[in-house]
Amino acid sequence: MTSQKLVFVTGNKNKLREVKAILESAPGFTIESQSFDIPELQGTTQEVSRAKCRQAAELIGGPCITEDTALCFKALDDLPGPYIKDFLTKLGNEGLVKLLSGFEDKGATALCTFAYSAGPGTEPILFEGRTEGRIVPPRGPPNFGWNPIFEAEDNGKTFAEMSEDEKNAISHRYRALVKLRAHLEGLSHS
Ligand SMILES: O=P(O)(O)OP(=O)(O)OP(=O)(O)OC[C@H]1O[C@@H](n2cnc3c(O)ncnc32)[C@H](O)[C@@H]1O
Ligand SMILES: [Mg+2]
Repeated sequence: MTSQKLVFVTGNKNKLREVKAILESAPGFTIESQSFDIPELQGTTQEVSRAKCRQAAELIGGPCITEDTALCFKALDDLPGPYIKDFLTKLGNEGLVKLLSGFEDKGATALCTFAYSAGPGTEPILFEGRTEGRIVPPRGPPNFGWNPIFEAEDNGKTFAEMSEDEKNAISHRYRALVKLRAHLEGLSHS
């Protein structure tokens, strides 16, 4: 079976590693990456994702995928959401935990949105995946972003306490990629 080559436009090496591990574990796809940190507009997670993918398709002049990760705190009406990168850069994981200290509800959703564009000028299609959990004082190695403070409902571990395989079996990214893969497999058979 020939494999379909996908261009993933991202500036994040950890994301790229997880996407390759999930998608290339079964035959069908190989991932090629283009490293660009695309400017992100403000808006809903869907608006941010669509705009990022449109720009990526223009930039590389062909089909591509982009990915956007949001971390939504229930007590804060889903903020920081798509702005998590700035919050994490400025406050760190300890600061994010403190942000919720005045609230009883520590519930959070990790939301991953993949966007697929067939090429410049075509409207991106979105695929969302969610993992439910809560924000806890850091546990596990600081291996990727907010991994140490996100405890998944699925197994009570923080993402940082999980092996890569464990995380990739329940993560927001995995759940979005299952949908993206189904869509792309449908395209290649039609
Ligand atoms: O180039 P792109 O693909 O946009 O990569 P990015 O690092 O800028 O990523 P985002 O804009 O989606 O911002 C998401 C933030 O959340 C972090 N992050 C993303 N996925 C994560 C995961 O699975 N676990 C922990 N932190 C994650 C990431 O390091 C960023 O600080
Ligand atoms: Mg980004």
